[in-house]
Amino acid sequence: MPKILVTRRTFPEAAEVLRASGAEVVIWEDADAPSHEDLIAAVADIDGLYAHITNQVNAEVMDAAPNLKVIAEFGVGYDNIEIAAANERGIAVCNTPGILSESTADEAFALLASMARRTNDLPAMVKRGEWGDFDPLGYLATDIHHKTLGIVGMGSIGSEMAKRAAGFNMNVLYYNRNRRDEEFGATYVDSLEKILERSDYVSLHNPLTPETTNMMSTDQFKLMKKSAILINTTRGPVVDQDALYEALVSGDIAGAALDVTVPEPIPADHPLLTLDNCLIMPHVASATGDTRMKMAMMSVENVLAGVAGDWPPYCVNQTEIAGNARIKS
Ligand SMILES: NC(=O)C1=CN([C@@H]2O[C@H](COP(=O)(O)OP(=O)(O)OC[C@H]3O[C@@H](n4cnc5c(N)ncnc54)[C@H](O)[C@@H]3O)[C@@H](O)[C@H]2O)C=CC1
Ligand SMILES: O=C(O)C(=O)CO
Repeated sequence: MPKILVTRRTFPEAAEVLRASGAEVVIWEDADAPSHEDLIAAVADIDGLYAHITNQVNAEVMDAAPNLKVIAEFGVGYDNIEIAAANERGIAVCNTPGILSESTADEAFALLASMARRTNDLPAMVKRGEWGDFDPLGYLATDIHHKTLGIVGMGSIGSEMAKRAAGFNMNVLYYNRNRRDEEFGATYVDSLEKILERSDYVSLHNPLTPETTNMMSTDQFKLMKKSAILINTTRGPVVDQDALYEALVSGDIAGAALDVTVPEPIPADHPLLTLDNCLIMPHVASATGDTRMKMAMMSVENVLAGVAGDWPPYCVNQTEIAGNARIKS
């Protein structure tokens, strides 16, 4: 009987499908995610790992799990998994692409709109009882329509962001690692520098990789318009947060809205939290009930296929491990 570890609580429907498969299923029900040491201790005899962003699934974890055949990440980003180590060991790594793109783009666009139209700071002013008489020059916001949105990373979520921007009559530019053939209603720009210089809003949708770590730092903020707003719903380390703080305080850029930070959760005394022009959400871009349920079911599908010896439907390293996959041995 294969054994599966699920490292956070999940939907009852997902747990039921896992248990109905006949596998032994262990679900980490504690309020807090397992520490790295807890994870290493818990994987000793598992065949399948249903993992979350809070787990650093590195070579050490994999070596503690000699039977491990498949890692199913609950999410599309899998930067928390040491993919080279999984490839070396023939462990299949899977994710949940596509199904969360619309919810994530909805949140990214909501962040853009909130910063533009000041639903991030003005309601607090009203609650403090500081709403003064009508003032033609007071509480001015920034338009969304006919402004330029720069999308960095034109993949599944970036393309959903482009659709939302089109509905708001925005001009859309995109920069991607490689130019895309598809028609996104967006104009390709061939460098990060150029898209930063031209955009009123910059929204990041590229994955976190060694190349994109601190991709947005002092030099990049200085290229942006002083009126520009940054939206980050990808991963915290893509933005150099100290440089962002300086850029927001010095006025190099006008504002930032972040769904992701370093670390997560961000400490309550972090300097970014003192700024009115910075809006921070607790990594919830995919967090609608419907989407999270679909992600759970996709993770279940992936882990069950792997422990049964089949290729998981959303395997990201099938080509790399074709010759040494543990699910086939
Ligand atoms: N905040 C949240 O709750 C969520 C965050 N995410 C993040 O969003 C990321 C993107 O997700 P998807 O759109 O589904 O991925 P995707 O793989 O469909 O798209 C990523 C795009 O970025 C491009 N890219 C890669 N490296 C680049 C670089 N150095 N410069 C410019 N472009 C580059 C790729 O060519 C690709 O077109 C995930 O990796 C994850 O980190 C995803 C879902 C929810
Ligand atoms: O899918 C991801 O990459 C997330 O961050 C959570 O949905």
